[in-house]
Amino acid sequence: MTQSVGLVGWRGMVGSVLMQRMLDENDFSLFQPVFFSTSNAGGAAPKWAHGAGPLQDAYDIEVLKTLPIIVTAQGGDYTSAVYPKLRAAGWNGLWIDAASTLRMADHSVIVLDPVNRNVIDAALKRGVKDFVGGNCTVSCMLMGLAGLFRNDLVEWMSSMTYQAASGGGAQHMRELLTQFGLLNASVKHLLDDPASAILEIDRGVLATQQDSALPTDHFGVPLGGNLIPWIDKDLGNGVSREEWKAEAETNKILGRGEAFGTAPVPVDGLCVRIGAMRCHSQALTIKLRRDVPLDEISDIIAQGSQWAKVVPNEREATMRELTPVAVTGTLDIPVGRLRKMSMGPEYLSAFTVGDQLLWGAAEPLRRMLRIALGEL
Ligand SMILES: NC(=O)C1=CN([C@@H]2O[C@H](COP(=O)(O)OP(=O)(O)OC[C@H]3O[C@@H](n4cnc5c(N)ncnc54)[C@H](OP(=O)(O)O)[C@@H]3O)[C@@H](O)[C@H]2O)C=CC1
Ligand SMILES: N[C@@H](CC(=O)OP(=O)(O)O)C(=O)O
Repeated sequence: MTQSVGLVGWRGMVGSVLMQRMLDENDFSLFQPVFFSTSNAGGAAPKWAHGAGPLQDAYDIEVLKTLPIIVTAQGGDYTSAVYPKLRAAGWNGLWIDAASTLRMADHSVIVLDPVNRNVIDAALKRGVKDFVGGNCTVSCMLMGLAGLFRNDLVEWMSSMTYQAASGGGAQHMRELLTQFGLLNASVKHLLDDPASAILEIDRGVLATQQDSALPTDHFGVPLGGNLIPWIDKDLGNGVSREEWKAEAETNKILGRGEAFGTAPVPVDGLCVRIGAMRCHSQALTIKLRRDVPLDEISDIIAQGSQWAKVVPNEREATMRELTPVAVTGTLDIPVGRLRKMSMGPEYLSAFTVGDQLLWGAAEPLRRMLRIALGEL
């Protein structure tokens, strides 16, 4: 008999990408889905889920308790509200979650199986029940650089990120596009006139960006034609929470650091929001433990996972293959701009791009469910 799996958050942005991937990979043939809702209990299950019963109340602990596995992309508030009650009620099932709430808990594992299948398998063996997807920037970076970490070549790393609007959620993507539209409209008459002065266009755009009527409810300031060098909470020590995650989560995913009795790999940098739609990019400075020739480094990265793709460090290839537009909607993680830096032969420069809704959010959860079902 196929197991039942509870699905919470399936119609949100991450949840929709997750459902699409599950459909693409025929995952629904492996389990009986039970769909939940926080807003529409009793409503109809999604049309494509043939034979699924009505939506269950996502806050009903008694119903949730009946499921051996729950997958949630509903968000951190939901996890905070429901997870403790469910465990307190004696539920002993597997909790697979996209939210950051439980990521650093002692009882959880951050899942990214092409990188840390050994950590996941060991955890399952010792009875760990909580499996959480990693931060999108961290997961995409590790999917690109898995080979370097597996060969223990990274002494430390600095990452400068270029994070897409989707990291904030669907409303943030809409706001960005609305801003772009308004900026364009405000100078359209000048753009249409080839003889108009570019500085007049520039002044017009700036006036619109600085106009309090421009919608900025979600980002707080304009993102269209701008950037925001702060993501997530202010930790009060000059570090943003997004920046803090880089070292904390990278090491936990790799099974390194104090909790594992080893020295952590230092990872630090600046996280910046830019006006891309759903791909996070990062410029990396990597201090290698030793001088490794560049062709060997390329091979190690390319062999790190089937999704890591080395892009030749040439202008044409870079412009064609190493951009958010080229990567969006694919599972590929291109790694390019590979070269030794002027600081010395152990200093490696790299640039990588990943779809933050795929490897950054949905894909690790989908694969964790397959692992739990014994199908991966
Ligand atoms: N956004 C991202 O890039 C990443 C997000 N995550 C995590 O995933 C979680 C979910 O994020 P995200 O998918 O962006 O959240 P969304 O806001 O898109 O969806 C969350 C929930 O909002 C409800 N909802 C209300 N109105 C709508 C609507 N019009 N359309 C769809 N859903 C609606 C749905 O719940 P219901 O059906 O019950 O009403 C849905 O499950 C968060 O915890 C986040 O931390 C993790 C990695 C990356
Ligand atoms: N904070 C990420 C998105 C995200 O949801 O991250 P996390 O899952 O670590 O909260 C971003 O804004 O790009």
